[in-house]
Amino acid sequence: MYKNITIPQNGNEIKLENGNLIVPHNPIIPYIEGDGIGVDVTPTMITVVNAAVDKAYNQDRKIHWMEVYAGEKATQVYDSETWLPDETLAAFKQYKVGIKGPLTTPVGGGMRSLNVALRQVLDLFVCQRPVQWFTGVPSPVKKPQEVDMVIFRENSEDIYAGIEYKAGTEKAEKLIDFLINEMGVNNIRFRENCGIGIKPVSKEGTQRLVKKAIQYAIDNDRESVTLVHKGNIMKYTEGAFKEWGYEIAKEAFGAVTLDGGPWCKLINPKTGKDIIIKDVIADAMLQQILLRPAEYSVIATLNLNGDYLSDALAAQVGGIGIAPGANISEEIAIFEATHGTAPKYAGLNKVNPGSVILSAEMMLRHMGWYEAADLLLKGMSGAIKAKTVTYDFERLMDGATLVTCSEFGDCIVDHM
Ligand SMILES: NC(=O)C1=CN([C@@H]2O[C@H](COP(=O)(O)OP(=O)(O)OC[C@H]3O[C@@H](n4cnc5c(N)ncnc54)[C@H](OP(=O)(O)O)[C@@H]3O)[C@@H](O)[C@H]2O)C=CC1
Ligand SMILES: O=C(O)CCC(=O)C(=O)O
Ligand SMILES: [Mg+2]
Repeated sequence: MYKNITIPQNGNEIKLENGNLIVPHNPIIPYIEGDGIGVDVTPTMITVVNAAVDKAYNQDRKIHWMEVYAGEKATQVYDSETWLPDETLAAFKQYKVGIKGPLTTPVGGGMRSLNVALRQVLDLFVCQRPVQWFTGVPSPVKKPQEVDMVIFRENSEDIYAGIEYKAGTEKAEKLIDFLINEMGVNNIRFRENCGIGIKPVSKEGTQRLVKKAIQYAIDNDRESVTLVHKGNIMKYTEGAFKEWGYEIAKEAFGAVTLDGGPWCKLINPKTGKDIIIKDVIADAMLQQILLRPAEYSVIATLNLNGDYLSDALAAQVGGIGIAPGANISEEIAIFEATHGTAPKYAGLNKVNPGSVILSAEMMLRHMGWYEAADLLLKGMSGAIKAKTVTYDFERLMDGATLVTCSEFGDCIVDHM
């Protein structure tokens, strides 16, 4: 029984049977509104999704939205110390598919990031972020149509796991002492006033992520999977990610080494075509995506690289205002915008709701509701082609009409 979550009366649970989602025609979908611009983008997303579902299924299907709480709103509904209530986590576990707006990281001690905590506690180990250009979206690059990549970012490990100690604290001193005295470390340049962090990267964590990326390439007829790492410097973490990635491609998918390696290739069992598994060092990759984007398709990378890469790639196709994402485990999927809470725009009905709307499009596809997902995409493309856009696009487009966040949602519905 939930304390502050109201279960919609006429909805039913999405269930998981033998690894398959069983989606009723009246699913209950838990959602977190989100802090900052969450109040603007999330209600707009709900309006747009409801319209797409109505139009696609002529009222035969309906999502029953169930608000669950996290972030600042949770501190109002529960108490001032409760940022991520247990029952929010329980609801995502029970209902399997959910969506969230952005969350502010609480100031002060305790939880480092609510978003990261949600991913870690529910072990949502894949962060999937597709990056694709919509005709007409203003872009700083000459050929944005060549950008069509899907990032698989490892979501539970790396320096992002948050194991770090503040300079001058007893714990930082203790760890530095241990490294110097027990491990023979002699290259901590200034040991006084030195903060210190730990970067866990495991074989299991790497291989479950890379497997998902390769499986995606197989299911979606993609020509390559690129492992992005900084393994030339961080050999036993990022370098190991690369090695374990190639290893699982061979062990689980029968990939064979090409021309002495390390690249390898497998045959897509669904299409008979080759899928190349390759790797690129992370800094070079940030250049490659600008200069030769057509050469990259599916990307598998570590947590921090994936964070950087997803915002950089988003910028090439219109910015984080329109870049969607999902956090996925074997059982649960929580879809979320890639942007943050943009506090200076909060409550102004101004920002682009595209990111969370396209995250909902991913959610509809995950549920098997392809017709509604297609309508949503059609509406988004139509609104952009008609140049009825929010401030972020309007300031870069000639002859565009500036609309508010909610009006942009209405324009999407008009173009479905
Ligand atoms: N998954 C999550 O919930 C995430 C949460 N965060 C959190 O968000 C807070 C703020 O982070 P910050 O670094 O400022 O990053 P934000 O993504 O919140 O904002 C940075 C800039 O991106 C642009 N932007 C963001 N969202 C939109 C949108 N929907 N439409 C149009 N433009 C947009 C704006 O640019 P401009 O000013 O040019 O208009 C904005 O100033 C922090 O507490 C951070 O921890 C950050 C990232 C992800
Ligand atoms: O949780 C945060 O505050 C930032 C997360 C982030 O930037 C991301 O997931 O892309
Ligand atoms: Mg980010």
